[in-house]
Amino acid sequence: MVATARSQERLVLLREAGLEATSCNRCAVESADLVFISVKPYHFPIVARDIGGIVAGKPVVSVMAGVPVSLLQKVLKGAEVYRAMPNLNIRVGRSLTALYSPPNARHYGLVRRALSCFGTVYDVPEEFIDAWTAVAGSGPALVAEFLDALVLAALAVGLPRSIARRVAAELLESTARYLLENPDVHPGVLRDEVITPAGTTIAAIRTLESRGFKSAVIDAVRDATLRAGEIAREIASMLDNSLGGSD
Ligand SMILES: NC(=O)C1=CN([C@@H]2O[C@H](COP(=O)(O)OP(=O)(O)OC[C@H]3O[C@@H](n4cnc5c(N)ncnc54)[C@H](O)[C@@H]3O)[C@@H](O)[C@H]2O)C=CC1
Ligand SMILES: O=C(O)[C@@H]1CCC=N1
Repeated sequence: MVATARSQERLVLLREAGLEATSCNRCAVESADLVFISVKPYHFPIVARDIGGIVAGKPVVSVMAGVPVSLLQKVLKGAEVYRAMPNLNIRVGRSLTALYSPPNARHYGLVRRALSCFGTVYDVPEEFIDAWTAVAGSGPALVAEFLDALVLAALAVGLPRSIARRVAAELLESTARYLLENPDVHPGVLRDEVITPAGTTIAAIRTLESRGFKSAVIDAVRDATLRAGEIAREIASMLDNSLGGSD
């Protein structure tokens, strides 16, 4: 496996992780059977200039948020272009990865096997990738925000710092595990099971409702999805400028 990066610092890190590393995208792609593009979207025009002409016939998987296959195909001439959207839980082997494959994908098995090394792969149409990006790609950050809020809340009501963080993380994990093991139980049913009339839980739920908690989450995910569309337009314009709108 050959990884590329621009900075010396990153190249050193990649080598320390046991990978062959080079700053030459072209060299890495020339000898590759499978190519992953995992730069930030606004770095893609530079990568496209490096490899756009030498990827014909190769499977190329982009994990870049927002950038659609139509745009990728335009500049990665003749490549079999896939889009994948993993998430940071890849670090514990539990990425939730969306995979869009082109029609009649010849390298589908290879691509799916590679992505399966990092977690669960879901085949989805491309029209769902931006929404997936907002929910599952950005999701670890949203969950981390909630967890952080819960830790602060625990400290505010006097739980010791030494256990607040662990309790918050285990709470999220155990609640999620119950719902995963019991797919017929709607989260609203679980919530109602916890609530004692005139008890503590309803006091908390009432505050969340009055502050628009659910509405904020829904709007946040919608905004992330819309942002993916904006990124697509920004990258299209960058490619038009840097490659002269080549077809
Ligand atoms: N961070 C996340 O949780 C997720 C990120 N993504 C997508 O993955 C992509 C990368 O994101 P991160 O890993 O967070 O960014 P990052 O900045 O950590 O990694 C990007 C890497 O690209 C390298 N790079 C930049 N320009 C290059 C060039 N011209 N040639 C070769 N290498 C170059 C950099 O050295 C760096 O190692 C983005 O497009 C993002 O949308 C997708 C899912 C989750
Ligand atoms: O924030 C981003 O744009 C990327 C895509 C999903 C997670 N990180």
